[in-house]
Amino acid sequence: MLRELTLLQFRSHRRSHLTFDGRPVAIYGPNGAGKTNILEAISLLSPGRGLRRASAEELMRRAEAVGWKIRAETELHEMETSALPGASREVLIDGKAAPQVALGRILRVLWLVPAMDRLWIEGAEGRRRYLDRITLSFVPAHAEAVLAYEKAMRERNRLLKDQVSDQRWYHALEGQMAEAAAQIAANRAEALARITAAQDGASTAFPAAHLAIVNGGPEDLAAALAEGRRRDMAAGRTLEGPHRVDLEAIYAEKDVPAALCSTGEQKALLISLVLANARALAGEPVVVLLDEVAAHLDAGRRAALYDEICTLPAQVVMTGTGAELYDSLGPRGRYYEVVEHEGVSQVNERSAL
Ligand SMILES: Nc1ncnc2c1ncn2[C@@H]1O[C@H](COP(=O)(O)OP(=O)(O)OP(=O)(O)O)[C@@H](O)[C@H]1O
Repeated sequence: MLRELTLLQFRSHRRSHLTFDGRPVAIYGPNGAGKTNILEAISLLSPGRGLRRASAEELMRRAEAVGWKIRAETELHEMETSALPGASREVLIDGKAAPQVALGRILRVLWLVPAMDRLWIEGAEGRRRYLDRITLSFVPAHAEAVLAYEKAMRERNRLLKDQVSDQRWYHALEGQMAEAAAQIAANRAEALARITAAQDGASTAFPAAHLAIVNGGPEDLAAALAEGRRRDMAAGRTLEGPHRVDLEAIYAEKDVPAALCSTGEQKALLISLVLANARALAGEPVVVLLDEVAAHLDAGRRAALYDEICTLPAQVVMTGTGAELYDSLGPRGRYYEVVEHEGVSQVNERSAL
């Protein structure tokens, strides 16, 4: 469980400190105060670029531009991630340099942010990224399989672009890609199966969404890649493989694809999925970040959400503009108010509302 979080020179925060216990944390304050920046800092306690996919440079407080640091403590570990100007992000775990992927073994960070509202209607890339984030939460080693696949694919793409015709060069790379792809497919399938299982029979106010992989790619990727070399050379890149799959969600009760659902229904499906993801990870240290979710729900659904997060086997940290959004959470929650003063976010704990 996350116990302490410190943001140093991170976006609008000069030095902000939050502590956590088992209660859901509700962060409130006006637009632009720096609430989402706190969630973003927590999201960087997992591998990747966090919930805004920002570069290390963008995260640096603009006024000082001295680099940024996030420190966090769980019951068992100290984690630190930081970047100096012009440098990439670094990770320390218990004081020792570690690769980013090691973060995924300490905390499983899940999130739902307003940018995901269009997940089902925009391009497949966002859905693939979402699929891999879900998968990573169940199988931290998924990051290594994806990195291995991408490395081999980049090399193959270079050969294709350079119009290298010696077929022997391709063979070894395609073998490596096929091996990593099999692992990626198995990890993704496991993640979807566990989410489905967590939705079946759960008593929840949010509608079940059944996820399925679309365009899963050929059974024998090595053979398909060997066969597709001429086509891929014309395109200058690899056109088949796990980097091309798509993810579909079906509103189970209505048997309608999420892309055809109303805006409110799509939001409800995403809430349902993030809650199922957290339930399926029971026993692991899970943090769920909900950015501006409460504001889009009517009072009844908001109360239902709070009831669910209070029994979720995960820590929940959420944001919203007004304290009144949390009326039905009451003393079950822990509250932080964020305000901006002369360009700096100030974070203060408030007693139960
Ligand atoms: N690198 C940076 N340096 C300094 N300030 C930054 C940086 N990046 C973002 N900000 C500031 O952070 C603020 C936005 O913070 P954040 O997105 O956390 O707001 P919020 O409280 O979630 O607001 P809303 O309710 O509108 O979503 C803006 O005022 C923005 O100018």
